[in-house]
Amino acid sequence: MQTNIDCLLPSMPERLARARGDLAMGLPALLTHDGARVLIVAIETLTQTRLDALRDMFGAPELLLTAKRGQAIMAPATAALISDDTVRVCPPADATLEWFQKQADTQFDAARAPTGPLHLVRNAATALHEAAIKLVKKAELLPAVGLFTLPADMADNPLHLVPITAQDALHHLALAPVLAPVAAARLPLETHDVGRLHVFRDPDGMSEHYAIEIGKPDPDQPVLSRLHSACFTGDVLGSLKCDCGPQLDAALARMGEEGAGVLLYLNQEGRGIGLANKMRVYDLQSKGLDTVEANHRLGYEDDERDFRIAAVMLSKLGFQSVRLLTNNPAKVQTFHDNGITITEQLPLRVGRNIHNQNYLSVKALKSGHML
Ligand SMILES: Nc1nc2c(ncn2[C@@H]2O[C@H](COP(=O)(O)OP(=O)(O)OP(=O)(O)O)[C@@H](O)[C@H]2O)c(=O)[nH]1
Ligand SMILES: [Zn+2]
Repeated sequence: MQTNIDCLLPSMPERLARARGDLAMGLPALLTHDGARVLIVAIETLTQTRLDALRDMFGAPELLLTAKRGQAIMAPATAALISDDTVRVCPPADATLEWFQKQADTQFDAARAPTGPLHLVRNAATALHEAAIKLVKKAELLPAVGLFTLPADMADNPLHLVPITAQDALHHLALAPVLAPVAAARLPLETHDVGRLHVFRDPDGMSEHYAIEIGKPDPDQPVLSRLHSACFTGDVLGSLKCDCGPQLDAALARMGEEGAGVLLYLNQEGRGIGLANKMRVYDLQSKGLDTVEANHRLGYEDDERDFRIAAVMLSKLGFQSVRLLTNNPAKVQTFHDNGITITEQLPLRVGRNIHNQNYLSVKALKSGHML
């Protein structure tokens, strides 16, 4: 019997998913670019023992940060030298794990002692550095990477890792999300007793997103729709720091009143940075930064979500046209760019209170939300 071993080897999306899992566990991933091979580790999950072992085997690492994080922690003269999205820092020869953590983790910012200027690697960042940072961001870790270059004469692949070509990684990470329907069942809700919850899963096994049909919406008519991003604090706990809970309730209530609708629930907690990072930026906000500044201080963009996920789920359910409940112009634009017609944008202004009024004003001012 002839077996085709190729189909058992991981595809590029599967390699990327494995690498994200390994980085989250504190293990290295192997990237290649233009003949160079590097091992990358996430600073958040690195241990001193592994740092020492990696340094013994491969020499001193570079520290990669995003430009946003670099701008936040460097002296103005050094920060002015940043021209790429990714900053390459040359750590002191005896840098401990704590030194790396202090550059990466905002919890040390308040107590940051002036450590003198950081030494930047002047060579421009390449696809290798960009892919490394994108992978730790995808894993919702602190966006900081330790990078060890494998000597050119080193025997092949000492850690037996499946290599990932940086250009391929960047290409695949930018592709439209792939989602497959997994299961669906009737779900009567308080707002309407005819409901159906559909679970979609990325074939790389890393994420699931949900669509909730209310009533029996007609796919030939524009469907009342809400694209909602997960907010554990607002949706579940009733947090007053944002407007998510009241928006979710109001959207479902309106769909119930009209007798039909589709709620798209995207597991992109904290505008795509994950709950742990959201708590990091909440901590920064309690010290005076606004919601956008806090994301930047951590090293993330203000919004890391991919709204194409919602367009994919809608299309798979057979809907091409929506009346969208949102104040966010980026959601409207993404639907428009991905083949979903918006016949109406319906503002969803609920849940303003003394704790979130600043947050809502900043979203209007800096992210273009309708007030
Ligand atoms: N990073 C970060 N995320 C936050 C903060 N406050 C709330 N969030 C997240 O922001 C997202 C809000 O999602 P939505 O309600 O879908 O979106 P929106 O962009 O405000 O748009 P509309 O509500 O449709 O107008 C959720 O993922 C929350 O977890 C914050 O201060 N920082
Ligand atoms: Zn929220």
